[in-house]
Amino acid sequence: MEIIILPDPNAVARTAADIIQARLEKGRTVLGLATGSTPLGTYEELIRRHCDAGLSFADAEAFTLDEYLGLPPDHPESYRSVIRREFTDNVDLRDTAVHSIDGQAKDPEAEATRFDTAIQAAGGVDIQILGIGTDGHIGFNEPMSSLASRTRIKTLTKQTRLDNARFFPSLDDVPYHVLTQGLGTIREARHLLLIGLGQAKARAVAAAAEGPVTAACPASALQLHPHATVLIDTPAASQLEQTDYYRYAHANKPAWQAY
Ligand SMILES: N[C@@H]1[C@@H](O)[C@H](O)[C@@H](COP(=O)(O)O)O[C@@H]1O
Repeated sequence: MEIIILPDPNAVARTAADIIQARLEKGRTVLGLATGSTPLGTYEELIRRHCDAGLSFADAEAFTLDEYLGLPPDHPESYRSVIRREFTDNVDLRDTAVHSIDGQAKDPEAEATRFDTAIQAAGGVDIQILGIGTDGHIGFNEPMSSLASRTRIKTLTKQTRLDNARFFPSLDDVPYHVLTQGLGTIREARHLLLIGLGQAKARAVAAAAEGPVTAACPASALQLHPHATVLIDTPAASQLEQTDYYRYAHANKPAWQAY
């Protein structure tokens, strides 16, 4: 796991965009896209590079991480809508190449299996962007999610419903259930790029990076991945113990070594 501490969210967004741009420039790329406020700066930076510098997503495909169960696909807070509004509609990524989970599928379990199969049929995810919940969740894999889990139905914790209530008219409108890529599914992506911003994420970031590998902190599953990059700002790094080493390793990163 490479942990990169940057001074502010803009620097994090630029570095994340550099990593994604470098992958896009290699050819066909399958992106894994997270929702939430954390990746928005990265998406804005990618949109800017598309508009100002011609960065193209024409050869890319994308898979979202998760979806609220029961929300109609065109609901403004469905992750299908959010990812299109915040990112993919603003670049040259074909709409048919943006794959979302159907939160209103008649058979949600079959929908979960369909989604895992579609990821595999696309050749797997090249770069999976991840945020992190205050309880250490990634996607909607709440604490005690199996580290081997596949895409499936989960029940949100009270804390996650409270955290996400800001996107809905009231807490009562936040669904209790979701469909989320599992930790096993996420770990099949070839490169995991976890972004953490702000003091509120410091405890979860420290548990994920320096705590034990445990279902109690789903993001600690990144420790099992051969290619995981953690991009954080200074407040999100404030509870890490090994910051001197992370800064030193980053400052002395060999020029030939890609992210
Ligand atoms: N399912 C999403 C996660 O993918 C996201 O990482 C998390 C953190 O959100 P934010 O980035 O807004 O803090 O929120 C939601 O629960």
